[in-house]
Amino acid sequence: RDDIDEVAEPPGVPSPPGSGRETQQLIDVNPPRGTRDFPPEDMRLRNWLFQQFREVSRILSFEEVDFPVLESEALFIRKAGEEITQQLYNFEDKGGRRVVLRPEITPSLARLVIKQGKSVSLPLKWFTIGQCWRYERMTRGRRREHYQWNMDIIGVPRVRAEAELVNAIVLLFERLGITSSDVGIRVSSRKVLQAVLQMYAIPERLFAEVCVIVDKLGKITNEEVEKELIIAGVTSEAVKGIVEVLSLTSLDKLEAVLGSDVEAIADLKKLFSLAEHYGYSQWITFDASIVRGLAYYTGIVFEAFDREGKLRAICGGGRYDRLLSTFGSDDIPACGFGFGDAVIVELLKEKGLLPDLGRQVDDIVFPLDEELEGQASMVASTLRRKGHSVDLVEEKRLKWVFKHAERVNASRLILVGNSEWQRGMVRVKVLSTREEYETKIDELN
Ligand SMILES: CC(=O)Nc1cnc2ccccc2c1
Repeated sequence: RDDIDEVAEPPGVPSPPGSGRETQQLIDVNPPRGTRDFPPEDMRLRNWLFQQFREVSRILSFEEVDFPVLESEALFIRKAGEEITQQLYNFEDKGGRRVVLRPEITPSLARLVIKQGKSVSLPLKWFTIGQCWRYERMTRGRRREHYQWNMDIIGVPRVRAEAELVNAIVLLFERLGITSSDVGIRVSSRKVLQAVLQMYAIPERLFAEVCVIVDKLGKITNEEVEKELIIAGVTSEAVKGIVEVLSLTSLDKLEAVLGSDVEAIADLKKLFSLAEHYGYSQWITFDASIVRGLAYYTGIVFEAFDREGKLRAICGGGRYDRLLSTFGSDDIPACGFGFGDAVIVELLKEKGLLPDLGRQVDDIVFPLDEELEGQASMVASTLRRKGHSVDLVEEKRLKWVFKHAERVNASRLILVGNSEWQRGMVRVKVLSTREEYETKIDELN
């Protein structure tokens, strides 16, 4: 079996309870394959990154939404051969329902838009940060979960929506200290491929499947892509036409091949002109080979990449004007992107841009004698009611407490001692200035 997951080791045979010989074998302390724990240091980095996502969402005036990680499997059954639908983390629940751990966010968002239907006025600008799952054969050792920041604009048919989304992505990079010489955003439109398929009279119904195959360009060999296209029913002359057009990186050359009345060209020209006004032209570049790997995109698509070419796409998205109608709703134009939590961290590491996030505690309260534990509790509680983060420490030597104070970046050390207490006082050490003084408890703030 190529999935070592399925053949787990038999657990150690525990001694019978009450035998006094219980020698519980240590449980496996690792999280399930392909998943991660977030100990404090990693959690601080994750919270910092997600706070940046939230800040940019606020600045673009998007509203936060959320959905269950568990979804009906039906939401993700698509026939275009996408990797994401072939790796569904799916199962049958105890009620016999076919469910999945969601592999992406967009279908849930579409479902909620339809559910809210008439009760929300368009346009909607929604964002969420959510965990997504895939069931990968572990032979590839890739992760089975990641967190994605999603931004979607619902109900805006014009290219303004894509321009707003690119603005969000550029703002995020700028906030992290990443420049347009580190990262670029490749932009194209699936209407290019649509036009080429029409030129060769390839049936519309093959469009999504062809996009998913063409997205593999650069990941598998051209021969392999061409073979998959032929198998999908694309004629060999159409394959040649596709490969030729998708290698174009100038809008003018594209116009020369497709003619000037193609929607794709008008859309892209509009986007590049808006980019000038947003001031982010230097971030975006036309690249006809960009199609993205999700079946439901219908128009402009984009993905951010590191210009050194070391990493996978940092984020990606596009227009998906037909997704809601495939769920039986009226057609509602939509576009959005997903921004994963993994590649961006690799990029920040590469660029030396990871923030140094230490702990931060306001006050350490330490009773110098153990019979002062009650008094120390009162001091800590008083300070906490004032909103101070207080670390109440006891049973330690003073030397350890000083080192601990440094480790947690405490601002002050509050020592509760007998003699001071007799006079209703505590001793305060300000760690930054080494200043030391006594103060009345109720004057502590
Ligand atoms: C680099 C990485 O962790 N990628 C990743 C990890 N887990 C996923 C889970 C679902 C869909 C896409 C996923 C993508």
